[in-house]
Amino acid sequence: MNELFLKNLETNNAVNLNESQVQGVTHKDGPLLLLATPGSGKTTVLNMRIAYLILEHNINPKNILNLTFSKMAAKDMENRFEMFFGDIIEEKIHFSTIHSFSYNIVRTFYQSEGLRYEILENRLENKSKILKEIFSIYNKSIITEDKLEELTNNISLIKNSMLSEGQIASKDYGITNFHQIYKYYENYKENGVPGIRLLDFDDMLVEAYNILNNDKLLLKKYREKYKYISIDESQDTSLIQHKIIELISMPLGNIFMVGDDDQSIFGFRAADPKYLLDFKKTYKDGKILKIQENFRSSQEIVNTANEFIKNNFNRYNKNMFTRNGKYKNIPVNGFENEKNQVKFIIENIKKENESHTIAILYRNNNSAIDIVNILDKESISFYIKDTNNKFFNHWVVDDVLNFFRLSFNDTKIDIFERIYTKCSSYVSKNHIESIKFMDKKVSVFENLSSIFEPSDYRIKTLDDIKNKFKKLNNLSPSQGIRYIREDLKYEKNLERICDTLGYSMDSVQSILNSLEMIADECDTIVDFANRLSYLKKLMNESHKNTKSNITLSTIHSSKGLEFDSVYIIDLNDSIIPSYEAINSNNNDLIEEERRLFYVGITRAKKNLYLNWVKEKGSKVYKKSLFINEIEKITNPDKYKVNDSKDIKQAKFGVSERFSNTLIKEGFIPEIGKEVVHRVFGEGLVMELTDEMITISFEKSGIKKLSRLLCDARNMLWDKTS
Ligand SMILES: Nc1ncnc2c1ncn2[C@@H]1O[C@H](COP(=O)(O)OP(=O)(O)OP(=O)(O)O)[C@@H](O)[C@H]1O
Repeated sequence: MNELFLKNLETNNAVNLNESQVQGVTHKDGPLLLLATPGSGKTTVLNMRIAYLILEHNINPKNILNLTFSKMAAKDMENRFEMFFGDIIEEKIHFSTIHSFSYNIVRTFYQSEGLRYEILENRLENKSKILKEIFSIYNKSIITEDKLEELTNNISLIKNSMLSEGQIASKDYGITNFHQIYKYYENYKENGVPGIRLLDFDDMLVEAYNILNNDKLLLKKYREKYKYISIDESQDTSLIQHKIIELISMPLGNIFMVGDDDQSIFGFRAADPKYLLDFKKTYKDGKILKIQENFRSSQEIVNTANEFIKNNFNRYNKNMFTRNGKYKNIPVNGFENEKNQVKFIIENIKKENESHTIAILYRNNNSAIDIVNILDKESISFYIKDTNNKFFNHWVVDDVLNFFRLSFNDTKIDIFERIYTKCSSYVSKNHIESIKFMDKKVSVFENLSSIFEPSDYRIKTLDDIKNKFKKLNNLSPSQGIRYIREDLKYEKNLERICDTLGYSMDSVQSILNSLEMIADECDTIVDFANRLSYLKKLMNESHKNTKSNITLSTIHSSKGLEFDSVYIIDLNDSIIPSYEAINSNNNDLIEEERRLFYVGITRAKKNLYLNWVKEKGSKVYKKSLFINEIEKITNPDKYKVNDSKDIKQAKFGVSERFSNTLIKEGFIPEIGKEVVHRVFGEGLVMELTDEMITISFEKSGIKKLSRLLCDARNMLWDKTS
């Protein structure tokens, strides 16, 4: 029976499944976790298996619940299924996100109980608006866009990770009065609009979970309906989503979970590979099937990526391999600056075969700006996967334009009011207020000078700034930005602002660098402002260019995609791994960053270019420690002698300051050092703090031990001693 099905598959769809793919496709009952390495055809297997249930076992498609992570992925799955089986399976197979499935549960319940609810995001007074208001009630200030995002993410994390009240209360969220804001927000949704329960996106999950737990009849209905459940991209599923799936799938346990713990990159949305690692704890008779053959990439890429990801500890052990041929080595390019990096990529792209699909991938959306600027100048069309206008709407861009505006006309008090704290003018809000009623045709600097005593030091400063603004008016746009940054002391003031408001100075500087690059070929300030508006429009519209063979995307959004050539840019420490991960002392964050890098490199079929820059603006950057790890694999000779300690330390995100505490006389534990423990045997030191040492033991896994006890009992020593 199976053979006939598979033979038909082969003839009708030209798909020749390998042995483990066949095992996946023909799995019928019971829990199965299909652990798939990148490019191993997991989506293909998932689709074929649905067809197998329908065609071979006469399962009604209505009894199969197909879940995936995002709307886009659900649509893509539907299209792929239609392409393969559209002419033999009449019924449309529906793929849905876990959110929309949860919404279905909530709607059914509320309707049957005659209760009213509204989705907060659909209301005029939406989630952002409400949170902004609550923030200003508690903090008497306006929340910045970045902070609002942080606040929203934290609320989402709480729901998705199912944190208890105690856990919420004990955590510092880095937002002033977070706990009060959170409580107020939750209360507002319940009681703010009489007779209507307001639900935000994540409440949908919490409500669905609670409803299923409390309404046994409804739960029974769902269980009877969905006898088979398949979940794609399960590494991106949060705890509450896993719990909902678990509830529906019991007691039959016909759950087909497909995922790759090594591609779990949405920790900030509460996805955690831990849930996949716990599969057998949740589903006692669950089976794990690995599909590890990569059909996508060259041998060089597969072998390198396979070794690279083994630097992570929290993972299922897998061995990705390919029968594809060798193609090309993986070049690593370091550039003096961002400009040279962009130039190199564009020149290379021009030489590529026209039928090649090409991706330029980056960690941060802002990295796309320089590329877009040059691609447009070269009249090369491109497609952008995920645009956001954060760059063009950023306050730094506004500031720079305001500096220029004031240089045209220094009588504009409304403009000066927006930048007076950013150019070391030494005037206060009160001073500004007091000149608002003065002659509007007179320079703001002169009006300000007139309110001080003749001997006041500020008169000289104001005169100085006035002259600088005059000079600014005669400079070209790119010289002007440099002048604003240095001579008008904007950058110096930014440091203080970033410090107080919690912005990252690195990202602010990179915006200024991009502005300089855009300004480079503009003759006048008007040209520069027009160029900015034009680029904004271009980027907004480029998601329509789906036919272009060049894709620009963040690494996050490139998941699931493949290209002949992949250029990953800005591979620097502080970018990937992020500054937060490097300085966090938290190995989980570094591991997530490593997974992100892994997702990026496994998108390439033939050519993979790894690029980093030595300087951004005036700041020197280090190449990403992940590039070091890659070079260690591709060029082991270079690393034999000098197995740099700092690579290992950075790898685990732990600073050097802990490495001098003694455990055993003469023995200094270090990150990455091989050690022997009297009870647990051989292992590798992963983390060190003043009190604790975390070791990954060969036989007994990862353990966090007290340094004091190890020391007092002589439990630990260097393996080589
Ligand atoms: N048995 C097979 N023989 C040849 N090619 C295959 C086979 N199975 C899958 N492929 C091809 O391999 C490529 C990768 O497949 P797919 O996109 O399904 O992988 P994936 O596991 O979802 O990858 P990723 O996790 O990296 O997104 C696709 O081009 C697919 O057509």
